Amino acid sequence: MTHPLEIPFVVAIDGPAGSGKSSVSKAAAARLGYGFLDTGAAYRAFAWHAVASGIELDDEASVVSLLDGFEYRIGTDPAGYAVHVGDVDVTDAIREPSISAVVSKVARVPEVRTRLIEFFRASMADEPRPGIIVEGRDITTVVAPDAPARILLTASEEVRMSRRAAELTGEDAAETGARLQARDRADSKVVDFMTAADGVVTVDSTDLDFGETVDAVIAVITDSQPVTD
Ligand SMILES: Nc1ncnc2c1ncn2[C@@H]1O[C@H](COP(=O)(O)OP(=O)(O)O)[C@@H](O)[C@H]1O
Ligand SMILES: Nc1ccn([C@@H]2O[C@H](COP(=O)(O)OP(=O)(O)O)[C@@H](O)[C@H]2O)c(=O)n1
Repeated sequence: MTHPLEIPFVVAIDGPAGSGKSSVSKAAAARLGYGFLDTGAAYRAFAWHAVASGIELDDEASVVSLLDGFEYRIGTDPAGYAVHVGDVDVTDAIREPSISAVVSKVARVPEVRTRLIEFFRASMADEPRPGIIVEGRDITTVVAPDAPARILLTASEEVRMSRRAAELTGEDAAETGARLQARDRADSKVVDFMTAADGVVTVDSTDLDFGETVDAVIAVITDSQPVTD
């Protein structure tokens, strides 16, 4: 891997499911010429790997035993990135509702979090672009608490559920909403992504359209950058 000469400017973004983290971060990164790291994709890919291995997902020891054989790769180009586990392209498979339904079970295991956080920090350090937007649930608090720009992206539960339901055609909206609520509940037992930690700026997109939300996120990033003459 080539190493950049300068440390990239890190933007940390957290928030609940459907708040717009990945779509807004991608658009902001593309506009700023930054890289983009979707950390949820790693938890989803590890869940995919665990399901493919046929282990009992409630058995923590079995889940941990899969970590050493987990060969994970993801790009940081906001214009498009593939997700691989070994030689298998899992970019689409990890978005399936069957993976969303079980991802929290593996994400709550401390050894899994420790291993994936090491991967995220290495990806941040290796980013060749001048900055990188990293989004997830614990980026502002655990993965990159010293990042110069840290944002909590929120939206009301009703708006988040309707945005997610609109994406999943063929799915029952009420069922999609109930599953999203259940996943947020399970995830929030592990990390708090509903309240902004000290120094974290909240962007509430409930009453903003997509473009306005991207502008609001870019404004926070720009305000956090050192002033140069
Ligand atoms: N401010 C917004 N207004 C309208 N739609 C939005 C807004 N932000 C995100 N969306 C849409 O909501 C859906 C969920 O966003 P996504 O980025 O997948 O959320 P997350 O990564 O937080 O789960 C996407 O279809 C996205 O285009
Ligand atoms: N930093 C992160 C990111 C995701 N996750 C886990 O990974 C799952 C999928 O994350 P995601 O960001 O793809 O989820 P969506 O909000 O996009 O649906 C979450 O439900 C969490 O269980 C986590 O624990 N920590």
